Amino acid sequence: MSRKFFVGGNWKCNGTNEEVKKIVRFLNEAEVPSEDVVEVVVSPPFLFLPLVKSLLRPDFHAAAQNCWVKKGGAFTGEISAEMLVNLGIQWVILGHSERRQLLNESNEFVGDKVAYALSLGLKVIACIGETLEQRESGSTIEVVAAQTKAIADKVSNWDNVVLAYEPVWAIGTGKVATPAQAQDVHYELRKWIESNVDAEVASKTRIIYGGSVNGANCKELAAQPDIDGFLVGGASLKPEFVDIIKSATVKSG
Ligand SMILES: O=C(CO)COP(=O)(O)O
Repeated sequence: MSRKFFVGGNWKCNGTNEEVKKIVRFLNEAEVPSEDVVEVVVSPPFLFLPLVKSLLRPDFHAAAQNCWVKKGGAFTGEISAEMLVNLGIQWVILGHSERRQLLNESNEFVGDKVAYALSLGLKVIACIGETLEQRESGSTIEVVAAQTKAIADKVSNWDNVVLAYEPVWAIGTGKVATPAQAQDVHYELRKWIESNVDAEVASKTRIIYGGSVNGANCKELAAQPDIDGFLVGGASLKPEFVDIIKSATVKSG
């Protein structure tokens, strides 16, 4: 079962109007493998979504970085999944570790968000990953399995889910997981999905890696059999993001 390579750019809480236009410009000018080979999704802050969507080349897509857990209404400061659908935004990142850690989003809350967004037809990049302390205590697989279970408990159709494994200790630290470390966790996650969801979902679901991915380390990571792409933070704001997109050819030959 071949899984289409996926490269997401998570711009996090960065950018001005001018900077956003500059990023879109280099993306639009980039020569990259076709949509049949790689799916590219960039995720600006909410405020810039309409601008990015209107300027971005048609073969790349825009994602929100979050959305509310259920139907919109009296939830000050939130953005609903309905609004994303209304604006034609097809993708949303949910459960990013920065939100889990800084805003106390629990596994269950993330599972509810994923299920609600999917129910409206959105595609979801669902993030999971262990802290350094959890890795050092040997509980990495247990932690990511529990995070995945909270999603699996609420979701029956995985077609529109991309699972992003992002070890917290590798995010924004410049300390990338080694290809073997990342491959090990991706392999275990696929095995978990096979045992707890089903074999077809396990073989079809893309599991992407995030955490200090850059133009220099992407190829070696992309060569791992269970790494189906990347979720890129810092480097997605820079022209080297294009090199990361091109690493899709490591898989397609
Ligand atoms: O959190 C990330 C993507 O969602 C990764 O961030 P960095 O690539 O900056 O480490």
